[in-house]
Amino acid sequence: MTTIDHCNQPGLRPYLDAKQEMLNQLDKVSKCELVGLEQLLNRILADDIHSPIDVPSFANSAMDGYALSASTLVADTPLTLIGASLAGHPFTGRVAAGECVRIMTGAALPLGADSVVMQENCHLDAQLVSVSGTVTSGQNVRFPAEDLAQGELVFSAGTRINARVLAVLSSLGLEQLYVYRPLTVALLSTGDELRSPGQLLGPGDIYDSNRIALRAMLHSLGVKVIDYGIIKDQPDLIRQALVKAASETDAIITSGGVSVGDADYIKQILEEVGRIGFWKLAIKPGKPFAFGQINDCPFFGLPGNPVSAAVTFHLLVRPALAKLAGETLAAPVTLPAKTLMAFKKTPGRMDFQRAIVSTQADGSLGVIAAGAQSSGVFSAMAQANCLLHLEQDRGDVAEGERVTLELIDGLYW
Ligand SMILES: Nc1nc2c(c(=O)[nH]1)N[C@H]1C(S)=C(S)[C@@H](COP(=O)(O)OP(=O)(O)OC[C@H]3O[C@@H](n4cnc5c(N)ncnc54)[C@H](O)[C@@H]3O)O[C@H]1N2
Ligand code: MOO
Repeated sequence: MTTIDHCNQPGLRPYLDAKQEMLNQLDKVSKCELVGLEQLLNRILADDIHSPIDVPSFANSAMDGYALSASTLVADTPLTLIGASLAGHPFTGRVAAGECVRIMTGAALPLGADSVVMQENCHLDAQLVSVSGTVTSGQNVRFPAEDLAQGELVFSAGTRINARVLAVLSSLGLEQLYVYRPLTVALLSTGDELRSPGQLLGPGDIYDSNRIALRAMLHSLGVKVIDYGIIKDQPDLIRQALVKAASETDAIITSGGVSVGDADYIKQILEEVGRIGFWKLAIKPGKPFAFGQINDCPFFGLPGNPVSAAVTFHLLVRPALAKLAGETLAAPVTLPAKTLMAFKKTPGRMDFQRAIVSTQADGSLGVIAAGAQSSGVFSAMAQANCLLHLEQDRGDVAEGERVTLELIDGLYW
């Protein structure tokens, strides 16, 4: 049985439509700059990267053992050890039939050798090496260009440089690259009730957690944040802050004041000093999210409820920032899972419920709620490792139903 949700007015904009409309209105703003390897973490590549070299650039051993020519090996005939090849110290001679060379992992394969036998399968006695088992040509050899060939496209422009990408760039010997300038984003909270952590709370006051959470998410994404702090619910102050922010930054993110309350001024001010792209989406949490522009500066008005602010940042602001920054963002990966309990869901809005997924004894994924699903309960957001994606028109979810989820562990938040 589903109940009527009076918050689900008709005419709310479906999530994917709104997201696409928003992305269509945004262009890359970032210029590129040449940056040294040490500073590349979390930056976005401005150029395609083609490998300047073969990786590896020479045939080398994947094991510690003995290098030999498999085709000339004679059963039960020991090989004469004629030298050693160590990483960084190649053997300069040639391996002939009946000979072998001691070789270490990563060392160059000597001329004449085509395979390596790991030392556990060899017996050394007075410079004679007996090999047990069969040996095939190419065994335990890492061939030139096996990883990357010279000229091959390694990363496309738009790739975010994480530690793994950085490792590959380093392995190519690249020390400076063109990347996009980091975005500068204005961040502000609105609300008379808000105090910064560390301040005393008066009656009806709460701590401003949205700005702290959003700032942390932005920093994780490599965005420069200009923190405009807490702005009181006074239209003049909000207007001033927004106009100033629009002249100083690449995008503006606010939280609070986007709904229909007597002190919710964001939408009205956005209409005065800029233009509204859309307001109110068929999503839960995050219904009153507002998107617009002030003098070409994109504006994202996040709802004040802390879960709504975090979830709309992820669903809408994150892809928008990627577009502005020149980053190619893959579509979110979703996984099927079985519910281990029932979930309440009212038709009308696409619901992103905070949940915990775990692997069950039979290897399948099982999911439970991370706690209460109210948009004010941020502790459940902090406990969650995934968001359940519950379609707009569906109702309650029964225990044992198959649902779709998006992992959020390990993301920027
Ligand atoms: N009559 C209606 N009322 C509401 C509707 C509606 O459609 N009709 N929508 C509800 C929904 S859904 C949401 S979400 C909220 C969003 O409201 P606002 O964006 O105007 O946010 P505020 O009213 O300013 O604050 C809501 C809530 O969040 C707390 N808050 C605000 N800022 C922060 C912050 N920086 N850190 C932590 N907590 C914050 C604030 O104290 C309120 O409790 O509107 C519903 N109402
Ligand atoms: O959409 Mo509000 O974010 O449900 O609480």
